[in-house]
Amino acid sequence: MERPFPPPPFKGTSSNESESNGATSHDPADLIVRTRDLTKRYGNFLALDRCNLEVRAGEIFGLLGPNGAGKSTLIRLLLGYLHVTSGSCEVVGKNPEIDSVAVRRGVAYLPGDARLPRHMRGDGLLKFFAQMHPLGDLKRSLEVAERLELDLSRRVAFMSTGMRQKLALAVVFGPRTPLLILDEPTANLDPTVRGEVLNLVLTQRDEGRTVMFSSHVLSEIEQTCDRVAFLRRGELVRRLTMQELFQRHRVTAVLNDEETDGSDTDEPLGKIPEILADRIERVSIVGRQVRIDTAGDLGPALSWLASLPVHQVRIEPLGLHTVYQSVHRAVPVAEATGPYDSPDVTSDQMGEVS
Ligand SMILES: Nc1ncnc2c1ncn2[C@@H]1O[C@H](COP(=O)(O)OP(=O)(O)OP(=O)(O)O)[C@@H](O)[C@H]1O
Repeated sequence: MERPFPPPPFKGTSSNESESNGATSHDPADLIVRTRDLTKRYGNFLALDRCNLEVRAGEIFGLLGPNGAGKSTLIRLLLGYLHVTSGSCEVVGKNPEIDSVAVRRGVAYLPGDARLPRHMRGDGLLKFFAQMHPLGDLKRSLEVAERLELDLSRRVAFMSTGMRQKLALAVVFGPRTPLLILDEPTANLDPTVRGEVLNLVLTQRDEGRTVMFSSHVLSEIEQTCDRVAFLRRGELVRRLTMQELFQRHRVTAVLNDEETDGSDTDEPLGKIPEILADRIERVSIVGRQVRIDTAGDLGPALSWLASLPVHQVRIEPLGLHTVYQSVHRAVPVAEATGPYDSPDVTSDQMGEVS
């Protein structure tokens, strides 16, 4: 049974955030989540510090950050499970401090540590939750359980951790709420099921719903999200659209022997045409290898390379991993290293917002 629940318009002042760097500057009516200087202290401990965040209706929004960064705190504030220390937030058009029931009616929430009644069997539990939620839809929950290949005849107490996660997901994907907030939805799942859950997330967007989710698996965020925000020690330190991310590439070219003298240099901008200077963020030449980091259109860099005696070319996306590492360690992207090659671009070139 389908009962439409359109996202109510957000009634507030227009955003003063800039359009660039993943920040939004959309019609406030499009916003399904908005926080203004949202702050949470646990005693003297500052867990969330003046967080300004906007999530647009219909997007998949990723929340990233190392352990203890404040992701769950932010999510719990949005749902009214925690009291705000200062600042404010509005979710599906309601203030969770004032009307948390209305917020939870419009949001399907998967907690990071979903605890389910141990004595219940899977099928009974889905029925129970479908009856509890005003937008509950048992058929949808059963479909999700089937898709995730979950045996619903077992009691929760006898389910594995991954099976319980599947059951919690079947509960959450049931009601057709305008907003889904998922705290690490793929935790404890095997790779096949993870893929299935990501497909489910994408399907929600196709149905016009908004999904906000946290994850430590960067490839999942890359595959699904439209925008991401990075939290570090309670601070929202960066926002990025996936479009911005996917426009960043590293081009590595190996030149023919006779064109290089074997010396290493790191001052290539003088050697490349003026027109490329604003598109190429960094070039380094080591021996016969030229490495170029670009943002935006690859054409000019490739045209320039085509004028050189190139022997081999490799093009790779710079990827979320590099940005994440720079945020995590609070170092410029140039110094972030990891399993991928580290780029030489600086953090302000990657969309710093604060
Ligand atoms: N009830 C609490 N009382 C005191 N400190 C808390 C409480 N809940 C969370 N914290 C602290 O607040 C900080 C943020 O915690 P939070 O759970 O929001 O982080 P997180 O980003 O969700 O982490 P993880 O990725 O590990 O789930 C942590 O330092 C945590 O220890």
